[in-house]
Amino acid sequence: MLKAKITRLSVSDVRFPTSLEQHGSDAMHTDPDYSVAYVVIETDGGLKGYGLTFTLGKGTEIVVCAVEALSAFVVGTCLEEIVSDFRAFYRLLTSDGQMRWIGPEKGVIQLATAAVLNAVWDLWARAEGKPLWKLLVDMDAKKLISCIDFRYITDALTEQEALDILLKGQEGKRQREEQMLKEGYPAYTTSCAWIGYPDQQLKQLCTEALKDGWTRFKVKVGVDLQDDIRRCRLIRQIIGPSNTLMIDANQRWDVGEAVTWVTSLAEFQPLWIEEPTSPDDILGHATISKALAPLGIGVATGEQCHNRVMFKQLLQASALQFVQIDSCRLGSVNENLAVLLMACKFQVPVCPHAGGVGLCELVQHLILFDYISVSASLHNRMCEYVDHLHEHFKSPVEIQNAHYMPPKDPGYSTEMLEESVLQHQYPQGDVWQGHPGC
Ligand SMILES: C[C@H](O)[C@@H](O)[C@@H](O)[C@H](O)C(=O)O
Ligand SMILES: [Mg+2]
Repeated sequence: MLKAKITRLSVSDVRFPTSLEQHGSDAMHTDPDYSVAYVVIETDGGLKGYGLTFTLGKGTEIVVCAVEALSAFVVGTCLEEIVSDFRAFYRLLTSDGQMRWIGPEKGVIQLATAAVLNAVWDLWARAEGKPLWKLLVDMDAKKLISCIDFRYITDALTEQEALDILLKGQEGKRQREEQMLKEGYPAYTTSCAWIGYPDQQLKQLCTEALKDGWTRFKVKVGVDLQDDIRRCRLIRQIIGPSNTLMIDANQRWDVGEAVTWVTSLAEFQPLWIEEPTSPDDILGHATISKALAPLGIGVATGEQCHNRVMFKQLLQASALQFVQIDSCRLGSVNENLAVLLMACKFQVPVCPHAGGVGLCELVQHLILFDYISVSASLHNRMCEYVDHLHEHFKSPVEIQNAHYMPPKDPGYSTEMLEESVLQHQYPQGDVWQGHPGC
């Protein structure tokens, strides 16, 4: 299987009209149409790999272009060649002498890298007949390290330190794997309180979620302080004092404004404020973290943190208290491994970003690996869950009692139903016929 040659890469622009009902809306993305650049790689042995990156509506066509530009690196190689030196292959994609100019390792080209490499990881896991998390958990530590590009992060984490973390993680690994298979990984929900939802909907969704066993809830904030106070009060009243509340501003504020605004919401005892300001402002995040620490509120960020170098600086500057890795924003599993290992060294909990289209399906693999092989801790840790669009996946996430149950099917849970892809392809899919703007 590993010797199979990659003969073709195709990419589709797949969009869902989620903005119609305000699903996914936040202070900065008020009309998100959840979308993916969806990649399929074919091999001469018949095995296929599926990959995607999450985007919003119009942005998708640009990501599709970037994936097409990268496809030449993949077609004609074989899986064995790629995984025998995955670090080199990652660099090939991210360091091309001409294309790196539009990155490097950031923005559209990095999203495209994620889509392509997610398909390669899916192919690898399928070739080994394992779900991706299990492929990672069973992989020899040196082999795992060989997938990571350490360039630019050795001042924070050396290869030897990374190896030591993985070797330490061997202790108790089997028990943790069994525990995950039995109990699953703890999750929180964002589905109840998108910014465009009216109070009545918020109340109803929150009440239902509580009944379904959810204990941790995230609320969108940042447009109007009085609205935020009202919404947070409402949710606190419904969930009670002992359940967990998080707030997310999606980069709405300046640094000083963030501190004042969040201080006004402190009475609702949020565990964290997520993306208070520009995702690129490391020192700004550090200032906010310092100011909010006495209130017991941490800073969470990462869904738009585009590479390991940014995470390195956020960690070095004590600018975040929760690391939100993203399976499609960072350069696939390779770069996520680097961030998980750095977070472990800096002892900052990882609470992945999920939701969108397929992000829950993908990131569950990474956080399972993190618990079983790296962090060995569940303290202050949980993975985001959003209850949209799972029905379009061949192996959708399974949530039991607010926990992610480890996927069993081989691969990275990235394959979408053919019918769903056809119907939602933009602009020709049935869903988009007669839709305004199409
Ligand atoms: C546009 C999206 O729905 C975002 O609002 C969403 O990813 C969010 O920031 C989250 O944390 O889930
Ligand atoms: Mg967020």
